Amino acid sequence: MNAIQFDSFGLRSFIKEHEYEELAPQLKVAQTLLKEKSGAGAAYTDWIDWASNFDGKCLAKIKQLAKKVQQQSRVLVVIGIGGSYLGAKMALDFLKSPWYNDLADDQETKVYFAGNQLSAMALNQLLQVIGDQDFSVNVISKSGQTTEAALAFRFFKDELMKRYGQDGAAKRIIATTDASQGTLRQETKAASYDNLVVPSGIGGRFSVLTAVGLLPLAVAGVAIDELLEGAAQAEKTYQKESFTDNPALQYAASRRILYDKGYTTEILANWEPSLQYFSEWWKQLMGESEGKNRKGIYPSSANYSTDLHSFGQYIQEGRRDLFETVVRVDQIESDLAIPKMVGDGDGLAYLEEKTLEEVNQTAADGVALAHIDGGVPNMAVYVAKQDEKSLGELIYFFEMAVAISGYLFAINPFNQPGVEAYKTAMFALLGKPGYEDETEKYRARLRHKRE
Ligand SMILES: O=P(O)(O)OC[C@H]1O[C@H](O)[C@H](O)[C@@H](O)[C@@H]1O
Repeated sequence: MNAIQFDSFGLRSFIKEHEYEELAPQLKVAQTLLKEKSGAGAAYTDWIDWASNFDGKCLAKIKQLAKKVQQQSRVLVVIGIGGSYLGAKMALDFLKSPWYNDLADDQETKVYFAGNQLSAMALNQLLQVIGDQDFSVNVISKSGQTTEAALAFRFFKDELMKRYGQDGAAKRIIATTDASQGTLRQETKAASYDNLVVPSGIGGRFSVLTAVGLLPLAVAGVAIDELLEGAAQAEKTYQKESFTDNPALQYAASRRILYDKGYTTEILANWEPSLQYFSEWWKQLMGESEGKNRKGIYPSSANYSTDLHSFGQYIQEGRRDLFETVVRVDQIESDLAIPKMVGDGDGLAYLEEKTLEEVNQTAADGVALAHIDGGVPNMAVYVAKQDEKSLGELIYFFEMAVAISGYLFAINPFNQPGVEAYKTAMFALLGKPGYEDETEKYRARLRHKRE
């Protein structure tokens, strides 16, 4: 049984049946390119059958290292950015809680994330939060040379060395990186760090179900076997050729038809704060995969009902180039009966027979209808519950959909050439060796910036 259901009820007034039929031949081509590994970027499609073929030795090593961290430290600092950060963060929030670290008892190891920006203040504050608690570090970088991660690693390595000496520090570091390339792999070999491999055939944003996401999650006590099992089962559903039996195809096709009608921004919405980072993970997945050659749907997100009191006005009545995909959870872990009171001083007596979750679900239904009436096409992805199997399936659903979507756009969904532009400018301005020719040009452009 599938843990997720795709509901396109809110598209009825925006897409006609024949439009799906007209897109069918292109969908077939996209599926074939993926299946036969003959499309652009095919070298990065190992995620397609990854979970069902997961290497038992690698799984055992992840569990063994997780145990070592749990025994050694009260805190694990996970250093990484983009695909080397967002998957573990979203899964931790989704499966445990955004308050996981506050709720952790003495037996549990807290998990903090670093190296996902360049803020000195944030780094200082994290060091303050860690205080004198014992900590280990999992530095994650596929390329092994991303500036944000490498710099944060330097700070935490320095702190580890001060506390535990050079050898003691090395015993508290786990490096997750490419098997042979990059400076992090070289350092790992030289210093004999414990290490795990980021598979070369899986890009960062598709890597949550590799050692990249699995080690931090195992340290937090997540059942990583079940996460993989959910994704392995999902392979069967979302690789199906039949449009009616494959919701990932339906979602990909709907997005594409909407885009052609001028709906160029997608809002991934949720009704649970523990799904906020799911949207952040999804934004990288969609944005880096589709946004190239001056094409692609702009990925944005909304957290309800919070944002209804913020930019909800825009969604209801602003420019009509938006569509909405709402991730909804069918069965939440803990509901609350609304407290009964004498009288009706706060005007809420009419809700006394309901639970808070019923109010939340009803609000979600109401908002969907209001947005449809306001001209915002609406899709929903219902998740059975926030458990490992469901999340494994949800991850695979979106990965498959964006891969299909990329081929519908006739772009390579698995590269990200545009990300280099900011790096070139930053490295030139910082005076990195090798960028000498560019340094003066960039500095000259900034000279009059504040005049
Ligand atoms: O894992 P890393 O090599 O450090 O890369 C981290 C991230 O940064 C890059 O700039 C890419 O655009 C992302 O796709 C990647 O996930």
